[in-house]
Amino acid sequence: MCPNVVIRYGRLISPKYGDGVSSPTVSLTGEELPNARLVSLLVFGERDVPDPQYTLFNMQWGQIMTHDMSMLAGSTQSTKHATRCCTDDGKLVSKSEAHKTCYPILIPKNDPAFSQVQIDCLNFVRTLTDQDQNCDNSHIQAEQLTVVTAFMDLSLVYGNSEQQNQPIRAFQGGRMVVVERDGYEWPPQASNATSSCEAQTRDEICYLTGDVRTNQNPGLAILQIILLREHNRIADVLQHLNPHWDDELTFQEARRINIAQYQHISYYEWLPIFLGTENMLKNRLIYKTKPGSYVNDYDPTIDPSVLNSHATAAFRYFHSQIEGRLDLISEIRSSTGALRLSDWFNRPAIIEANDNYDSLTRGHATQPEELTDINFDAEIKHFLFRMNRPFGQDLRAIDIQRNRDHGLASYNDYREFCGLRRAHDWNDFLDLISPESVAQLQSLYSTIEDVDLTVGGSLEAHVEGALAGPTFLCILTEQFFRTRVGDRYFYEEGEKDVAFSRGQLSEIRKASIARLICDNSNHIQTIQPSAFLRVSKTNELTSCSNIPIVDLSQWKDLSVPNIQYHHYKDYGLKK
Ligand code: HEM
Repeated sequence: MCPNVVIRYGRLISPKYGDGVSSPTVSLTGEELPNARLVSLLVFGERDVPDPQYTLFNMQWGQIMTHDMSMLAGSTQSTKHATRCCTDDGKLVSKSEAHKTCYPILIPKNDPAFSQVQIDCLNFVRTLTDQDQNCDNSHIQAEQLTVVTAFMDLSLVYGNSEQQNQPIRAFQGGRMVVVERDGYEWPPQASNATSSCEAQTRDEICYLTGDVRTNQNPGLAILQIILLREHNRIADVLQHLNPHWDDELTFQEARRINIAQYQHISYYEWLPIFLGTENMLKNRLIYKTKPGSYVNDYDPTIDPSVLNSHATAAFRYFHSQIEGRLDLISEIRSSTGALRLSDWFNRPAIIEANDNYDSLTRGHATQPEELTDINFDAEIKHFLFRMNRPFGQDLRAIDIQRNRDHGLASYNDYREFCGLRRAHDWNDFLDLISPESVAQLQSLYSTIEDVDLTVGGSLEAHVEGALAGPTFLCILTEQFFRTRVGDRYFYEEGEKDVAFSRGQLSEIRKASIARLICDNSNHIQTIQPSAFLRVSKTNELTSCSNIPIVDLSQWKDLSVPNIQYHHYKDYGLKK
């Protein structure tokens, strides 16, 4: 048995560990693979290319979904890891002294950033696996563990267990705990602000939510606040409609509605941008339905685990969309300033300063995200979690190193798995990858079989109508099929024990990111109807009163006790 709330990632193709069991992948030649930072520098650019269509909220919603679905075990994410593979001044800790989970990223000579400050080593700690923990040992090859529920169940808002939920639930009126400042509601204070955040004192703002990554960047924290406020907004309306409901019923129903709206926005408003509407329809990820009709596609034989290739490679491609400059935008949509992302990692207090909560929200709905391409913003390529230092970490190098840590099968293996032609020489990659990129790969890797999935998949030309090439699109499509079909509580399901009424379902289908923003900002009055899309002639700013509302009167006096709620124990946390 693994410890509580821990589950293995799923696999599409068996891992390719260096030793066949658990050590990081090496080249077919037996040598080390090319240095991850070098690959990040030479294969991926850092040009700032604004996306012509999509807003920064498009990127930010993706991080929310990611955090809902997986979190690698043993990682501290943005805060300093207790395991030191490099000294604080960036020197390698000797093998004999280093912990066995150390797998540091070494800095190549003449590095454009880190050489300036004599940093030779970036800390990197391996993900814990079933072999490190007391899990059953039926698996011969190590499998990494994830510590959040795989389902899209807003675990980042509610936590992953009763134990995590208890301190953030108010147990009154069905509400979640909030603290009031300046007349607005904010998440409660984390008890360990100086370790969870870059806080100097315990009183400095540092949020406690269902997910420890909440404070990582301002856009993320804002969406966490929006989803938290949405829960309480729904709970208040339900209490008003049904004063006889107790706290438990109100809480469970508000949570169910919040999750349903979020699933609807994710599948019908957000995922089509990434996976393409036609592709989603064809693969039964979404349906053309009448407003109140159900989709009964739950399949208990489908494993809803998060695929290692999805979380460690494919979904991380969208790190390319991150923008290093966060615009502050007024109600008339003029700029009032901007924040540098690396100044505000893990420092959420900035959100509550001045009018920033609204200004940053408008900014995310107005400014473009970075184009989804081979460029990764310098703020995450050299300055990730910089804190007060001149340089920080490199997220692209981390992604590549993590691919090897998890022993993912090669890009070529996944091409074949996804029904593409298996490459036999470098030229065979030219069907999907540009000649310049193939030349770069050839100069770095010893053989075509060595090219990491994270690297090869990120270089492919996109499938028309989607934001990824065919290999990543195949993995992402498989994941989001499993995520819905493997979830008995998916909001479109019509099974009587779990279903919304038809009237309720047709209301849920009116949910939108624009409505969430209108209802949960401090005083935003206008928004474009599709807030993942930039303002345009076909998506003009309009009054919030014109954005469709999910009418909760459908929940009045409902005989809810027949409904089975999705409790933590149902979350399929396989032991
Ligand atoms: C400012 C925005 C973001 C920052 C700073 C950020 C940073 C990070 C960091 C530090 C990790 C852990 C890396 C590791 O140790 O292996 C991570 C993991 C990950 N990120 Fe991001 N990320 C951002 C946005 C996104 C977006 C937009 C997506 C996708 C749409 C995404 C997808 C992922 C995934 C799938 C993982 C792995 C999750 C797991 O299983 O643990 N991230 N990110």
